[in-house]
Formats: sequence, C-alpha cells, structure tokens
Amino acid sequence: MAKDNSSHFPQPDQVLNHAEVIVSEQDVDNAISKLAEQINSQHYSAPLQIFCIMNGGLYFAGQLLRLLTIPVTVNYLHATRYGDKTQGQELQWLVKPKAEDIHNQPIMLLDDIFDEGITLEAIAKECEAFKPSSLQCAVLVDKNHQRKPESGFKPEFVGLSVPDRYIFGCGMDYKGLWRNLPAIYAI
Ligand SMILES: O=P(O)(O)OC[C@H]1O[C@H](OP(=O)(O)OP(=O)(O)O)[C@H](O)[C@@H]1O
Ligand SMILES: Nc1nc2[nH]cnc2c(=O)[nH]1
Repeated sequence: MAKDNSSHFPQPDQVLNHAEVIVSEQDVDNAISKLAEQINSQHYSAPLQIFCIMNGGLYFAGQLLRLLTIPVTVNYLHATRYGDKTQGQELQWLVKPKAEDIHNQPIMLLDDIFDEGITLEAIAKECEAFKPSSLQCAVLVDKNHQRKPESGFKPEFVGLSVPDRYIFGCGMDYKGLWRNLPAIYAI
C-alpha cells in the first residue's frame, strides 16, 4: 500500500491560508534595491565572484543580480541543514568551493536568511581556507534573536530584519513549497 505522507507534506493552499504576510513584495524589492546600491558602491580589486548558496539563495541572487552594475561572475555552492524540517540539523555539503574559483579573488556569498548563522559561517570558513582577496556575505533577511554564532560572525550586508518565526517565500521554503512567492510569509 502507498505510504500516506499527507501529515508531513500539507496541501500547498492550506499552508498559504494559514500564513500571514510579514514583509510585502514592495518592501522586499526596496530592500534588495538598497542592497544593490550598497554593493555597487564598493570597490573591488577584480570582478566580484558571486556565489549563490543553493537552494534558498536563488531568488535573492536572481533579483539582486539584475540590479548590480559592477562586473561579476556567478557561481553556486550548496549546503543544507534544514531539509523539510523547521529546526536546523547537522550541515550537509552538496557542492563545496574550489580553490581556483576563490584564491586571490573578491568573493561575495549570497543567501536568503541568516538565522542561527551556522550555515553561512561554515560556508565562509570553507571559502576562507582558499585565501580569497576579500570575502563578504549578503543576506536578504536576518532573523532577530540571540542564538547567533558565538564567534560574532555576521553578514556584511543585510536587507531586512524579521521576527523569530519560521518564514517562507522569496527563496525560503515551507517543506519544499512556496520558494517562488515574492513576499515573505510566516506560519
Ligand atoms: O542560519 P542557519 O540557522 O544555519 O539557517 C540558514 C540556512 O537555512 C536555509 O537553508 P536550508 O538548510 O533550509 O536549505 P535550502 O537553502 O535548500 O532551503 C537557508 O537557505 C540558509 O542557508
Ligand atoms: N524557510 C526557512 N528556512 C530557514 N532556514 C533557517 N531559518 C529558516 C526559516 O525561518 N525559514
């Protein structure tokens, strides 16, 4: 008999009906425009090597890239620790950085959310090992709580601050769903 996964994977419409918009599409777009202005005003020694952190960083990277006027290259890294859960687990690496993409070059990591910071700090550490000329991180949202890395690591560029709730939309998923929404929702 087929396994019934319905309690783990709710109907997409049900998720949306039980959620509220916490950041509107307009406010997300404005925040991304401001981030683009800040990044465009930086001075880099060479084309900026942008790394989108998959999967969540995809929406943010796509929206930001079209507003960047400086020369960039685009690549991706893939590490995940939430899967279909709303609590973080151990970090799993799927695509790691390579020395030739990083050594002596200005690097920018793009991700959707800085929550407990474990993912981005681990990715930045892995990249730092290849000695970039500079390394900066930009995130669409920073979740507002005190459970941040003890090292003090944090992204240089932050678009929005969000309350300590599980959120989705703008690249962020709820059990794999709704990364495509242009506003930010909370359950
Ligand atoms: O700051 P943290 O508490 O470490 O959480 C932030 C990370 O969690 C999400 O990734 P997830 O593991 O859900 O994978 P995904 O990008 O495929 O959604 C998000 O995209 C960040 O990379
Ligand atoms: N979708 C989503 N992914 C996350 N990863 C870390 N925190 C969150 C969150 O609130 N929502």
